[in-house]
Amino acid sequence: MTAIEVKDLHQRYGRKPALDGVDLTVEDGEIVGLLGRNGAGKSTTVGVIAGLLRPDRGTVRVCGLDPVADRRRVRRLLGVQPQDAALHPSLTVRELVRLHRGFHTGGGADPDELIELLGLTAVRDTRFESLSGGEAQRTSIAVALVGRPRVALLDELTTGLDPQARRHLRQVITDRRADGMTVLLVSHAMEEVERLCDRVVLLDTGRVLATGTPAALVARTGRATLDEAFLALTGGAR
Ligand SMILES: Nc1ncnc2c1ncn2[C@@H]1O[C@H](COP(=O)(O)OP(=O)(O)OP(=O)(O)O)[C@@H](O)[C@H]1O
Repeated sequence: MTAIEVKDLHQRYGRKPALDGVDLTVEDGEIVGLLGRNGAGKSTTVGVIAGLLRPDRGTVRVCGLDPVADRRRVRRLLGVQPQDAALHPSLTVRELVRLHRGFHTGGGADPDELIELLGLTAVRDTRFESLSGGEAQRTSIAVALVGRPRVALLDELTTGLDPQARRHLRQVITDRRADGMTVLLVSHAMEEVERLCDRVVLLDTGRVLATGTPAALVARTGRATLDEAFLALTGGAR
C-alpha cells in the first residue's frame, strides 16, 4: 500500500512557481526524507499533502484519499508537525496536546504519557509562549504524534534540540515506525537523515533532482557522506 502518492504536482504563489512537476511516493511503513536547499519547495509539498494548499495541477493521495476532497478522513490519518505560529501561545503544553488528541477519533496516545516520553513533564503546565525553543519544538512533535497517526509529516524534526533530545526523538520515531507509522521528514540535518531515512527525495527549484537510499546517493556522487553528496548534487556552496 502506498501511504503518500504525489504526481506531477505544480504550485505557484502568484506568478512565481514553487513546484514544477513533483512526483514522489512513500510506501507504508517507510521513513522518507524530503531534502533540498532553502526555497526548494519542501514546505509547499508538505502543505499540499496536508491539504492546507490546493494544488494548481497534479494529484495527491494519502492512503488513497484526496487531502482536499476527503479532508476530514485525511486529517484523522495524518499527524502534521505544525509551525510554531500555528500553536496557541496562551495554552499550556498539556492543553495543546489534549486539544490535538481531541481532533483524532479513537486510538490516540495518552497525552500525559506522550508528554513524559518527550521530556516535557516539568513544563506541562507552562504556556506555549513561555517555553524554550527546544521545549516548543518537542511540544509541536507531541501535537503531531498524539493522534497515533498512520502517516506523520515532520518538518525539521530536531532543529534546535540538544544532542540527548535528538537521540531520544530518533528512537521515538523509530519505535513508532515499528508500530506501523509512515513518515515524511523534511530535514537539513543530513546525519539524521542518514540514520533515520530508508529513502530520500531531493528537491531543487521545485523539481525532484534525485531520489534513492542515502547510501545510493552517496555512492552515485562518489562522496563520503550524505552531506557532501547533497552539496555535490545541489551545486555546492553556490
Ligand atoms: N506564502 C508564500 N507566498 C509567496 N511565495 C512563497 C510562499 N511560500 C513559499 N513561497 C516561495 O515558494 C518557494 C518554495 O518555498 P518553500 O517554503 O516550499 O521552500 P522550502 O524548501 O520549504 O524552504 P526552507 O528550507 O527555506 O524551509 C520559495 O521560493 C518561496 O519563496
